[in-house]
This record gives sequence, C-alpha cells and structure tokens, in this order.
Amino acid sequence: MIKVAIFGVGLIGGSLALCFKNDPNIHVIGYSNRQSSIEKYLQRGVVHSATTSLKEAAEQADFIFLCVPVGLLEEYMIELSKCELKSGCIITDVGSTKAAVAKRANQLAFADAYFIGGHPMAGSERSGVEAASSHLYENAYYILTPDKQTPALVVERLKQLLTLTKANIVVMDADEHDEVVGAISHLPHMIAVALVNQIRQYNENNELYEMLAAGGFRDITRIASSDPIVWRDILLHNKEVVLRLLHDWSKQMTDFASILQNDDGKAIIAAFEQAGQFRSKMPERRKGIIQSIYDCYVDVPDHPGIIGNIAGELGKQRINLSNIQIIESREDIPGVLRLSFHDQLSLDQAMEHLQSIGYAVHM
Ligand SMILES: NC(=O)c1ccc[n+]([C@@H]2O[C@H](COP(=O)([O-])OP(=O)(O)OC[C@H]3O[C@@H](n4cnc5c(N)ncnc54)[C@H](O)[C@@H]3O)[C@@H](O)[C@H]2O)c1
Ligand SMILES: O=C(O)C(=O)C[C@]1(C(=O)O)C=C[C@@H](O)C=C1
Repeated sequence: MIKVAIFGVGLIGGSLALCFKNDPNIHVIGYSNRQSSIEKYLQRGVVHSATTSLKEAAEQADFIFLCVPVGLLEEYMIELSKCELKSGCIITDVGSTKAAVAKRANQLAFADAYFIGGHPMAGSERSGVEAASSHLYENAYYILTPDKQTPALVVERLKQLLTLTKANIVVMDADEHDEVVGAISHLPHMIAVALVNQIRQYNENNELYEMLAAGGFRDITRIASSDPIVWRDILLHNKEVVLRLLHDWSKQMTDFASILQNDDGKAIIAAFEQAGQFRSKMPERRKGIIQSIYDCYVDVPDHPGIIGNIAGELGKQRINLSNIQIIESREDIPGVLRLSFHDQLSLDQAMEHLQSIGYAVHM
C-alpha cells in the first residue's frame, strides 16, 4: 500500500486527495493542526484517515504533499527535517512560487528523503476542502521543479503518482517558473484586485457601478475573490519578479493613455487585434469541471427556484449540463450562474434555448 500524506486539505490538497483516494493501492492521510479540520476532511470522505500529529502523518508516508499557503512551507520543511521519514520518501509542495522553497529545501538535510517542488496550473478563486474536485487537474499543466541532483528515478516515481490527476506534467527550472507564472498568474491577480478596488471606491458615491457591472467586469475580476492569505504569501514570495512586472504594466497603461491623448484610432485597433490574435492561439485544454471551456454565463434574478428552472429547461431539451455554479448572488442584485457543458454543440443549443425563453446569456 502506498501512503500519501496531504498537509493542508484545502482546494488544492483536497483535489489531489480525491484523485489519489480512488486508487485501491493508495491510502491517503490528511494532516491539519486543527481537530475541527481533520473532522471535516473525514466527514467529507476526502481522505482515508486524518491526524493532528505531523510526525505521525509524515513518518508513515511514501509521499508528502505540502498544500498550505507558501508562507508556511519553510516552517513545515523544518519540521519534516526533524522527522524520521521513510527511506525514499518524496516531499513535494503545490505552492504557486517555486524559487524560495527550492532554495530552502537545498539547505535542509532530509536523510534518505527527497524534495521536488511542484505546482499544478489549475485552481479557482474558491478555497477550502468544500471546493475540492477530483476533476480540477484534468488536462491542466502540472509543473515540477526538481533540483539537478535529484535522481531521475525519483522524479519518475512522483510523475507516475501524478498521472492519477490526469494533468500534463512539465519539468522546468524554479526561477524560470517564477518569472513566467508571475506574468500569467500573479500579475493578473493584482490587476483584478486593483481594478475591483478602483470601482469599489467610485461605487461609494454612486451604486450604479455595482448595479451595472456585467460580463466584461465579472470575467476580468473573478480572481479578485481569491483567498487573501494565500495571495499575500504568493506576492511576497515572488516580490522581485512581481515588482518588475508591475513596472512593465505601468508602461502598458501609459502607452494606452498616450494613444488616447493622440486620438490614435489605428493604434487602438492594432492593440485589440494583436491581443485577440495571441489569445485565440492559446490552447483550449481546460476540460475539468471547474475549468470547462464549454461555459456560458446566465444573468439571473436572485429568487428561489431559478437554478431548478434553468436545469429543468435544459433537461426538457435533452441538453446535458456538466456543472452549474453560482458566481454571484446578492439581495437586489442579479446573480450570475456559470453553466458548463461537455461539448460545443450542447453549449450552443443551451445558449440558443435559454435566450429564446428570455434569459440574458453570455460567454
Ligand atoms: N488556489 C489556487 O488556484 C491555487 C492553484 C495552484 C496552487 N495553489 C497553491 O496551493 C496552496 C494551497 O492553496 P489553496 O488554494 O488550496 O488554499 P486553501 O485555503 O483552500 O487550502 C489551504 C490549506 O492550508 C491550511 N492552512 C492554512 N493556514 C494554515 C496554518 N496556519 N497552519 C496549518 N494549516 C493551514 C488550511 O486549513 C487548508 O487546508 C498554496 O500554496 C497556493 O499557492 C493554489
Ligand atoms: O483559475 C483560477 O482561479 C486561478 O486563479 C488559478 C491559478 C491561475 O492564476 O491561473 C491561480 C494560482 C495558481 O497558482 C495557478 C492557477
């Protein structure tokens, strides 16, 4: 029996636990320092067993996944270096930054255990074990950043286990990871938060901002609802890279401003065309439940029974939904539902039908 210990069974750790748990040769142990958390893990059936003893979880494990905010990784690595780990044990993490943890792992002595940095490029703005899904990693990239000294066979063992996530494994250098992921993940999170806060300030004097915010604003700002602690740690750990990216971002905004100052319509068209072309080349690989590409959004009045009504309407047309998720719903403000489908045809049929019966549907 292979024993996999997951430290921090939240969105990312819980989704990994669900991927591993169905394999009859794997026993998944959940670790949290809080009794209430381990009770929740067991209640939700995400792990086979759970403990508040770090030593107990660590010392029986063949694989240890550190799935806590990146600011806690160092503390956990130090604790693990004091444990009597199994010979050949592989410690890995899922943190969104990789250089700092790689450096720390190099400084610590792990007897006969190995550390391999990891980062699944999938997630959501939601957090906690309640948001975990066994489909989260399907077709996503899962990055590994092994040290050059790590034996190839050890990396292979981790890759083998991770096939259960149905993700595509890619190996890269930790510093390069932080550069690239800083640009395509960390920078967008800061932009989304800054944008929402800008509008939040306007809204203090005029609630029309909040009321009229539609698809465009919601699409670009979904990730502004991400967990503040997780993101505090990510941004502080990748500070140097992120500061450089912010500098480049300010330049982009200044360039836009001068295009407008000059009434340069051609430059506006060129900017949209270049962006559109680049974006349309991006691979359409997100087919997990949370990140289905066959998604549409429906604006819905916030009253009971609306989800049942939409699901019923689609059922009558024999259109199969793969997922339905409430994106936002508050008193007096229209909510938004995200509907996911398995294929383009179902998506097209659903949009056409819902529009024909009066729903506002958009991509
Ligand atoms: N959210 C994403 O989209 C995403 C994607 C890829 C990687 N990651 C990385 O995954 C890691 C976990 O993020 P998540 O989104 O699953 O967050 P989460 O909040 O859903 O889960 C975090 C887990 O860590 C535990 N934890 C938090 N503070 C703790 C503390 N002080 N002591 C002990 N345990 C503590 C929580 O109980 C929870 O089980 C982070 O390092 C993050 O950078 C996140
Ligand atoms: O889809 C989302 O909501 C995410 O924020 C996922 C996302 C990303 O930025 O793409 C966030 C953090 C990660 O470390 C990896 C993936």
